[in-house]
Amino acid sequence: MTQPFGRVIDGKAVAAELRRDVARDVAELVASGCQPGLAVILMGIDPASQVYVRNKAKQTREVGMASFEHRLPATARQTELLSLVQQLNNDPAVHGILVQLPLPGHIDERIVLRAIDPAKDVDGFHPLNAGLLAGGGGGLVPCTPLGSMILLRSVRPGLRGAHAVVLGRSNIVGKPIAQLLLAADCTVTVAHSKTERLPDICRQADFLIAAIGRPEMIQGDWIKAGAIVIDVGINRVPTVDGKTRLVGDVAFEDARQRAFAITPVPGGVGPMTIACLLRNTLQAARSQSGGSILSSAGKSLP
Ligand SMILES: Nc1nc2c(c(=O)[nH]1)N[C@@H](CN(C=O)c1ccc(C(=O)N[C@@H](CCC(=O)O)C(=O)O)cc1)CN2
Repeated sequence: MTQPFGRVIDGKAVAAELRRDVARDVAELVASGCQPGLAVILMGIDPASQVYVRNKAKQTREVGMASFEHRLPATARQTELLSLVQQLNNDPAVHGILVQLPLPGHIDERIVLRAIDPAKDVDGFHPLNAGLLAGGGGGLVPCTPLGSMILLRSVRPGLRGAHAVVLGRSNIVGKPIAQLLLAADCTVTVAHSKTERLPDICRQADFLIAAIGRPEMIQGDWIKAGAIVIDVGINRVPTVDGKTRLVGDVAFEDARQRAFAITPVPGGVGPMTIACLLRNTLQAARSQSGGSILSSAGKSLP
C-alpha cells in the first residue's frame, strides 16, 4: 500500500473547532454566575502586535468572555506597567492577563512576566507555570506550544515512542514544546542554531517542530519520508513586487513532497495561538471560581 504524502494540516479549521468548544463551556460558566474575563496589555504601536491584540479582543468577545484592553505608550515607565499588572491581578472580573510581546527595549520582560499572578498567567510564561510544566503539568501552558500539540495530535493521536526533533530553544516556544512532547512519551531532541549536523538530526525526526525564526531554513531534503512537520515560524519576507509575504521556517512546497503531513504558514499554528489563549482563560476562570479546570475544552495537557 502506498503511503499518502503531503497532507496540509488546517490550523484555521482546528482553531475554529476549539473556539466553538470554548464558547460552549463559557456559556455554562456564565450560567453558573461567572463570566471569564481576559485583559490584554499592549505597550507601544508595533503594527503586528496591534493586529494580534485586536484579533484577541474580537475572538474573546465572540466566545462570550469579557475583553479588557489596556494600551500604554512605548515611552511609559516600567513602574507604570507593573502597577497596571498589579491592578489587574487584584481585579476579580479579570481571570486572565496577557502582556503582548515584544516589549519596548527599556522594559525588563522577565520582571514584567513574573509580576503576573500565576493563576491569571494565561500565556503560561511565569516561572511557576514553566516549573509545573517541567514537572509534568498542572499549570497554564503557553499557547503556541499547546496549539502545536493539538495540531500534531489531530494527525497522530498517539505520540508514544516517536522521535520528535524541536528546532529552537526559546523559553516561550521551543522549551515548552519539548516538555509537552516528553510528557506525551516522545523521545525528544532539542536542536538550535549552534547544533552541528542539523540536517542529519532533522532527518531522524518522526515529528519535526520548527521554531527557529529563520525564513524557509529547513529544506525539503532535511525531512524524513513520512514525518509530520509543525512549522511554528512566522516570518515576513519581501517579494519581487515590493510587498511582503509570510513564510514559515520550513521550505513548504519541497517539505510537503516528503512529509506525511505539514502545517502551512499562514493558516497553521498561528490561528491556534489565540484559540489556545481563550482555552487557557476558560481554564483560569474555572479554577478561580472554584470549579474543576478539566473539561472537553480544557484538558490538563494536550
Ligand atoms: N504575550 C504574547 N505575545 C506574543 C505571543 C504570545 O503567544 N503571547 N505570540 C506572538 C504573536 N501572536 C499572539 O500574540 C500571534 C501570532 C500569529 C497569529 C496568527 O494567527 N498568525 C496568522 C497570520 C497573521 C498575519 O497575517 O500576520 C497565521 O499564522 O496564519 C496569532 C497570534 C508574539 N507575541
